[in-house]
Amino acid sequence: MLELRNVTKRFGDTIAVNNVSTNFEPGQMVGVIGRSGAGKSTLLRLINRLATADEGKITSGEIDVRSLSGTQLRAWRARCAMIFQQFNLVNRLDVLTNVLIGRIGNAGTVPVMFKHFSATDRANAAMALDRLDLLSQALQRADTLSGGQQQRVAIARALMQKPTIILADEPIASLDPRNARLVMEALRTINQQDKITVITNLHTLDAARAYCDRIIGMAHGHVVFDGTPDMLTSSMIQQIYGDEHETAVDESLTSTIAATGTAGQAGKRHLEAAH
Ligand SMILES: Nc1ncnc2c1ncn2[C@@H]1O[C@H](COP(=O)(O)OP(=O)(O)OP(=O)(O)O)[C@@H](O)[C@H]1O
Repeated sequence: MLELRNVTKRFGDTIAVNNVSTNFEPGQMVGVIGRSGAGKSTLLRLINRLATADEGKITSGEIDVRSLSGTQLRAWRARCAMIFQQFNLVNRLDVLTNVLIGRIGNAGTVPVMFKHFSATDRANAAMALDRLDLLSQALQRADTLSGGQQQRVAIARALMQKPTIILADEPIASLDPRNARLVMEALRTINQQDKITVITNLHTLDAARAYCDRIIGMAHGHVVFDGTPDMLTSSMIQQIYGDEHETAVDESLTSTIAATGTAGQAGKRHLEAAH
């Protein structure tokens, strides 16, 4: 179990994450919601140590995340694969090589630089792409793919790290509704089939409601809501998204994912069949 105890992170006078305590049980799919600047990205970055907490404790079993360095820190980052809004693929490399880059944490940088991958790694990368319905694009340059396809390549790359946790920082913020659905369904299917904990920041309430078992609402660095989607009442939504000038939050403004369509279901079925 991943545990955060009284975790605080400051940037100058800004308290990005303010005295947050929470636990993440293995295998949960958790959506983190809140206004821009609420502290969602910082929370994820503290977990995989792209940022270091100023105060508090982050632990996973015996691992004290704040005190990790060197090889142990690299191993922890491999365990907590990160997915970003802008995909972070190497555009000029083909899709398969981009997925194999996920092995850096385990294989080291040199074999990856010279594209010296084992047959097992190549087979695993091809299988990961097949699960994400992208095998036929394996030899294309990454920048020839659509945004949604690139994000699914990023998920395949994350799977190569054999993570126990996937941290997704606004994974669908740059995508149209159809691609957003495919990406969220891919994350959900991997969460359910592989029992990988998924913690994902989401701008949209409907995505959090549709795909997550648990929703954490942040405001001004604090956790102001932590519960199941059905516990998210309109007064809670107001507390998470509202500010002192607003009387009511228009929930439709926090929505980009339209009603589930056939394309999304097809993507999910493919993932399930390929597993
Ligand atoms: N590297 C940094 N340097 C200075 N301030 C930062 C840094 N990272 C975050 N902040 C500040 O910390 C606060 C929380 O930022 P964070 O990015 O975690 O919020 P967020 O909820 O993820 O917002 P968004 O949805 O816009 O990404 C903001 O006020 C932000 O300006």
